[in-house]
Amino acid sequence: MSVIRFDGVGHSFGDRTVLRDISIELSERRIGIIGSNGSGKSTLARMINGLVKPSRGKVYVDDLDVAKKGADVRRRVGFVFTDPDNQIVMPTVAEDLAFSLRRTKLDKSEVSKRVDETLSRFGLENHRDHPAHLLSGGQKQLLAIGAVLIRRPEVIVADEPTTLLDLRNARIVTGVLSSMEQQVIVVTHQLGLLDDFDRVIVIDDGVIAFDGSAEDAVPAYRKLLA
Ligand SMILES: Nc1ncnc2c1ncn2[C@@H]1O[C@H](COP(=O)(O)OP(=O)(O)OP(=O)(O)O)[C@@H](O)[C@H]1O
Repeated sequence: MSVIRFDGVGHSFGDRTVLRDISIELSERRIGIIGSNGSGKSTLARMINGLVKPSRGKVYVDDLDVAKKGADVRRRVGFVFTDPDNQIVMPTVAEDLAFSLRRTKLDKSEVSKRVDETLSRFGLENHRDHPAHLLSGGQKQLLAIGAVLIRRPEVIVADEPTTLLDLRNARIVTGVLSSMEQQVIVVTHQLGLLDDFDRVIVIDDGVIAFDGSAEDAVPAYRKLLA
């Protein structure tokens, strides 16, 4: 597993401080980040691959300083957004998956092999030439996850990946996330998703309010809200 390290990280948007002095090391396989709206979860998650640069402190992925080695870090860390429409860029499903590999030096046959594997893994084989924007919400999210996984990153960071999905599709996406070999860090409001997670962090008003097992995290979070 990769080691992700936050070292005295703080962040402000203008004069609003959203994260304060976060120092943690993340090396477990399944890590959940929960907390109230606006507590700073997405900001923290986005720092892992440099989408947000901390105002204070440093973030490292396997000792790579994210601020300095952004491209190397992004090869290791794939990011799944809440809204798959933000991630789907090509007209058809297969083209969108292949587009993810445009910056790799893989030859055409390897690209097409990986596209086929990904289509079959996510049950999208029959949608290969289907317009991507016409997929269902769940299929779009699976495509967006597929477009990240096809690059074979070591770590997947997913920011509320099931929020826009109905229960059935949310279950499918949850199943995919929990069956992945890679290290997965998920920001979520769906506490049921965390059942078999190794570690859960509760963020409250920009600080870590709890850090421990999934079993203990949910009561700690509920207590915070009481
Ligand atoms: N680009 C930005 N510019 C200004 N303020 C921002 C920006 N992004 C986030 N914020 C503010 O930072 C705070 C933390 O936001 P963040 O998205 O990290 O919270 P969150 O815990 O993920 O919330 P939610 O559960 O609602 O998604 C919020 O008050 C938000 O309005």
